[in-house]
Amino acid sequence: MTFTDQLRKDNDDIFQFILSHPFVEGIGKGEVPNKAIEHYIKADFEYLNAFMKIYGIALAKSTNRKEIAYFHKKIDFILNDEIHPHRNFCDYIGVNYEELQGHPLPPTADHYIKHMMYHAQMGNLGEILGALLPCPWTYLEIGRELIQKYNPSNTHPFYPWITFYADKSVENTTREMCELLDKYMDHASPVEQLNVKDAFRKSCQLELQFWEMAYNYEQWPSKEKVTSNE
Ligand SMILES: Cc1ncc(CN)c(N)n1
Repeated sequence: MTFTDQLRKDNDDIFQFILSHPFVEGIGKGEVPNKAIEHYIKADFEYLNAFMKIYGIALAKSTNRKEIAYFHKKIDFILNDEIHPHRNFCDYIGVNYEELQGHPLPPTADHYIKHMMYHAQMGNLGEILGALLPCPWTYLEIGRELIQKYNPSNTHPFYPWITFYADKSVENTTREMCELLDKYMDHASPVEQLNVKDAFRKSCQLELQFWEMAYNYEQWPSKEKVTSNE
């Protein structure tokens, strides 16, 4: 079993929680509250901005052209392709994409970004990959699961979102990232292995909490927020 196969196995509990989360199920059923989608897009636009910057740090820590090419290609993918699932959500709620950009981060998104940034700044390339990998991997599995469970037609409101994440390009991103990480782990010390495992699990847990954050409209506590349900 490869290192990343073992990671997947050890974190199956969190993957299953993600696949059965009401936001994710709602995408499959074609019914998600508008407010949850709006909250998700506001946070995810900033999350993906941070993700590209972390790819940039990973690129700076690359040791060969294969790795440089990978991170370069993936920044382009987020910039030019991953806007499509966001636009699908915006069309569904009838809100202009630009209106949902540049908003402050809710606690979970803030934590997730800082968690990845910590490993990017403090760790080696293996540790960065461990923190980044749950992002494409959990979405690939969500896309596949929703296709299998709901078999959406092209009239389904979230057909573009579901098919985007179930597509070959996200499969390739995940497979190539697994291969890079497995290669890196061939020479990792036991302490480095533990750090990667910890970074990966926390990112899986934060993926789950990110759905929860959007679904429950999570906000920082303040005088108004703790005294009202608005
Ligand atoms: C939080 C989060 N995780 C993963 C993805 C898929 N790249 C995303 N758009 N947002």
